[in-house]
Amino acid sequence: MLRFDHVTKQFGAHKAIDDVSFTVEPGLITAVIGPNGAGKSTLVNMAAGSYSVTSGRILVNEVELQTLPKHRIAHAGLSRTYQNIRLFDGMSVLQNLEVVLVPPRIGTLVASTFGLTGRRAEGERRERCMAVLERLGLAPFADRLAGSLAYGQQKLVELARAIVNEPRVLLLDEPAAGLNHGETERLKHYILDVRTPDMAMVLIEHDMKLIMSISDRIIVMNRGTVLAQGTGAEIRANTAVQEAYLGQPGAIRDIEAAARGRRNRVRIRESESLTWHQP
Ligand SMILES: Nc1ncnc2c1ncn2[C@@H]1O[C@H](COP(=O)(O)OP(=O)(O)OP(=O)(O)O)[C@@H](O)[C@H]1O
Repeated sequence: MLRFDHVTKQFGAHKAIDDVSFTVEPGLITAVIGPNGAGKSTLVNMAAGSYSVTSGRILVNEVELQTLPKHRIAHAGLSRTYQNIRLFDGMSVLQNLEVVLVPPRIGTLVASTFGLTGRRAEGERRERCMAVLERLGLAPFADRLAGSLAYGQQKLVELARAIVNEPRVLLLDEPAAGLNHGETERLKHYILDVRTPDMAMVLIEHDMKLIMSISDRIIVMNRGTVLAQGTGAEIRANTAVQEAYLGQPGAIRDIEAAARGRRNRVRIRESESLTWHQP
């Protein structure tokens, strides 16, 4: 479970996150949505240790993340992907997973004590990474340089790398950004496939169709605060959210209606990029 407890983040005089509290439950996909600059990535960056927390606490199963050095956060069970792909382009796809694999602590101790490091440990690591690649349909690309893959495949490698340590909390920062329809559908399939009852998943996205089709809960951020939270149906019915989206009640319903109607394809594109109304 991931918990934000009265979290505030200040950049100089600017309060990017203002006293935000919410909980992300295991087994669920929780989407965090909101206009550009609402503070979504800042939440992820604080949880992952990339940004300090000005005040408040971020906890994974009651372990306070901000008390840990950044490299220990993966050990605490949190893993993330980035808005902009951050693979090691010059390494193979397999190596991209191997370098982030956290060794089991007891296993490592026993292995080093009895001199079992080396080929066996390496073989086990490789097997574990290959199993993840197979699960995401990436096994045929294992030996290819990550930088040589198509953009959509690289996004999937990011997902593979994020789950290789079997995290308790998985933060996906705009995984569908830049993907075409077919790639987004494939991503959706894999996101649903990799979730487990023990994993709390946070999905930051602008693609409303994807959000509404896979999220169990939605948290709507606006100007550094939580504007609303609930199920998709609750969020759709929330007047404050409707007013924030495109500045008129019924806007989300309109987006969905547009998504269903072929004749409105141009409008779908505009709507799905989420033009937010800022009063
Ligand atoms: N490193 C930083 N230094 C200064 N201000 C920052 C920094 N990172 C984010 N901000 C500010 O914090 C606010 C929230 O930004 P954030 O990137 O979290 O928004 P977002 O909701 O993720 O937006 P987007 O959808 O565009 O990614 C913005 O006003 C942004 O300018």
